[in-house]
Amino acid sequence: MGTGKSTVGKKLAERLGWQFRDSDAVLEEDEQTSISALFQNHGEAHFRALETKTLARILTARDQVVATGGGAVLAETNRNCMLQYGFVVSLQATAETIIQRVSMDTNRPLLQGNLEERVHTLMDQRKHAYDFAHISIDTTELTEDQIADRIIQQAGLVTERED
Ligand SMILES: Nc1ncnc2c1ncn2[C@@H]1O[C@H](COP(=O)(O)OP(=O)(O)O)[C@@H](O)[C@H]1O
Ligand SMILES: O=C(O)C1=C[C@@H](OP(=O)(O)O)[C@@H](O)[C@H](O)C1
Ligand SMILES: [Mg+2]
Repeated sequence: MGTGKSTVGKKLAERLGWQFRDSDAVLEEDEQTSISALFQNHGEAHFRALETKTLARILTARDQVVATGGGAVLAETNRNCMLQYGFVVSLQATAETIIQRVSMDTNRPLLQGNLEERVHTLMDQRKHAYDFAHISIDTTELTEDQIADRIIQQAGLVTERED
């Protein structure tokens, strides 16, 4: 959460001329509700089941950038699916940076209550959850464009001509 998956993913897709899909947005569209309403009305387990179904459906397409929610990696099925169909990029940031980036957005259900405490707890619980990714980028000191550049470079991707 707050490492820039959704914003950088969109930017990266534009640079590549690929489709962009955010699994949270796809899920919200399919269910005609918001992530926070899903958590509130049906609980996290229900959201996770829908998240797995959504990822299995969208990850098979080619020439696309998919931003997942930060907790998608907790399920082995999701990790396997991501590795099978994609080049997996983990975006990281310090707790302080994440807190600063998400502080204006009160809609993230797992960050309700004491924000500082929640971010530290989740980061602690998920310390090694992203180790499976092909590459990992610390976004703390980078702009969204610099992050997209690094992904393009490290994944050996070719951008669309800009002339
Ligand atoms: N590299 C960055 N530098 C500064 N702000 C950023 C950066 N990446 C993302 N943000 C901002 O942080 C917030 C959370 O980004 P978002 O893409 O929603 O993260 P995620 O999808 O990983 O939760 C947004 O307001 C976004 O504009
Ligand atoms: O980390 C998580 O468990 C979650 C992250 C969110 O996505 P972002 O990482 O895009 O904020 C969203 O999927 C949901 O609120 C749960
Ligand atoms: Mg997101």
